[in-house]
Amino acid sequence: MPRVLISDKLSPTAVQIFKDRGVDVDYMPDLGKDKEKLAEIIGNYDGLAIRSNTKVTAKLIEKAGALKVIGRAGIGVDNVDIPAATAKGIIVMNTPFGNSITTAEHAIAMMFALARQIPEANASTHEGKWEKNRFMGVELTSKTLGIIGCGNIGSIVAERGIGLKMHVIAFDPFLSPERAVDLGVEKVELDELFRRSDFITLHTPMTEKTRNIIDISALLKMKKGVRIINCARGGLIVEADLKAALDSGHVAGAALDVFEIEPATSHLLFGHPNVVATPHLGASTTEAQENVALQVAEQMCDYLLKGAVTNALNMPSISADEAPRLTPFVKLAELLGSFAGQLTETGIKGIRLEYEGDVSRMNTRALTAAAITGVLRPVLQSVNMVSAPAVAKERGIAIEEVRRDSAANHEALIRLVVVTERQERGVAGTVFADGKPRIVEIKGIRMEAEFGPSMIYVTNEDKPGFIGRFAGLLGDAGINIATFNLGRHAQGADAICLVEVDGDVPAAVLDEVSALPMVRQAKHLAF
Ligand SMILES: NC(=O)C1=CN([C@@H]2O[C@H](COP(=O)(O)OP(=O)(O)OC[C@H]3O[C@@H](n4cnc5c(N)ncnc54)[C@H](O)[C@@H]3O)[C@@H](O)[C@H]2O)C=CC1
Ligand SMILES: O=C(O)CCC(=O)C(=O)O
Repeated sequence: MPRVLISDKLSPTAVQIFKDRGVDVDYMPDLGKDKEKLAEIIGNYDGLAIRSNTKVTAKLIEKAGALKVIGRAGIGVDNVDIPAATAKGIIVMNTPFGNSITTAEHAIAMMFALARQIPEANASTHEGKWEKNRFMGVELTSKTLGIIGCGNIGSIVAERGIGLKMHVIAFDPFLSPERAVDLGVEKVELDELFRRSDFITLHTPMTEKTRNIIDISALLKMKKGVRIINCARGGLIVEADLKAALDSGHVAGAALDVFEIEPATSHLLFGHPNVVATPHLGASTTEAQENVALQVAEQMCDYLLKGAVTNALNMPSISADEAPRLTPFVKLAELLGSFAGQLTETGIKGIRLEYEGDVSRMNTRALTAAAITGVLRPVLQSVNMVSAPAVAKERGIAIEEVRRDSAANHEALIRLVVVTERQERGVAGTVFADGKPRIVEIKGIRMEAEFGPSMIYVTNEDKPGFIGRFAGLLGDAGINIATFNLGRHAQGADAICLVEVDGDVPAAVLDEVSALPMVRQAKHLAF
């Protein structure tokens, strides 16, 4: 009988479902706070069900010899080291919609609390002070609400904001103009949002792009008297910068549900008269906790008892029969998507998948889902193979599949083309007999390259001297080249260079590469 550990507080519904379905379950709601004890016993379990208190680090995963699945009863998975779990073959699943309404409602409640100073007024009234003149609020009607991250939760906040007669503007690189129109929000750039908003609310995942998205330079671009709400993740705001802006009066108030370090039992913003704080309560309603507990328990049981995969962040939904043949192509599709996604900086209108040769007769639905996941993952941390096609549809990204019986130079080939307002960018790959995915074509230029964890992509003019200067720059920066791959349209024409390097590439080095006279674009890619 599989054994599951629940190490955070979950509704009793989850425990009951595990028991009813014949899974042995240990419920230890405070264990997430005790790293040592958790590390001691994790080796005994096939499944781990968590919320946000348990930090599933690479170190913990090292000790989890039998673990097959981690189930996050909630949305954000920034407390799980997904690459470490993937490397150990552990599936990570979440419940992407179960607490969205509840969290959006909390953001709206925080906005009202700020506008009318309800927590302060409540405390003062309980003290018997009756300070009627002290608490002068502001109306929400006709004010501009700026939403950063207009996904599931941000969209619900937008609908509620519109219902409150606010003018809603949104910054989200993946919000299509059509979706913005459907929602009734005005899609704007980030600086414009900062400049125009009376209230700003954050609803992005925590990624390398969103970390510190509100720092002192962002705060200074905002209107004097702006009010900020954060019910997403603490690290999105530089807390010391926010304190300075609150102290100076530039920011009139901040309502924070999340903090850079949690649990936050002491904090530089605690006690500030213009700060409303809650202890990561965004998802804490009876309804949301029932939803996520039920979903996570059912999903984990389905996987442990039947091998069925739902809402996995690191694993495609594939039946047992087709798995051996399909899996390397799923990996290829996701890597091609990730390659194109990392190179795409403007709104995506469409993604076209061309399946040629053997692969055209496989389960292309799973392959397309993997490819879309790869394209979206750089900005949508929680997207997975199940949700990716729906997310793309919702965002107005047209998905097209083309199948051809044979491939010109390979037995099987996948070509992924991303269509943006400005251009179409295609990348193609295959799987060789060794089972490894390879890139064989970029923007119509033939080449052959393996994917590596850290790569530099350069487009350049095919002129003498480029390779020497490029390699010299990397050498001078102490960056070791692992593989070096070149391709060009024709002598002296457009060329592409794809280099795998050991370790990271500092931005300054990329700037130097970009400044080489024959270089058009240089970008670091991580796989
Ligand atoms: N306080 C709480 O208890 C809860 C917090 N959350 C947090 O809320 C976050 C959002 O959740 P959902 O709306 O369900 O996720 P989602 O994935 O549906 O939406 C996130 C949106 O952020 C956008 N985005 C990504 N990078 C961006 C960037 N650099 N700038 C602007 N927008 C960007 C994406 O395009 C997407 O539309 C979660 O990742 C989680 O961290 C979620 C549930 C409860
Ligand atoms: O489980 C919780 O209380 C936190 C929920 C959350 O932050 C999430 O779902 O991302």
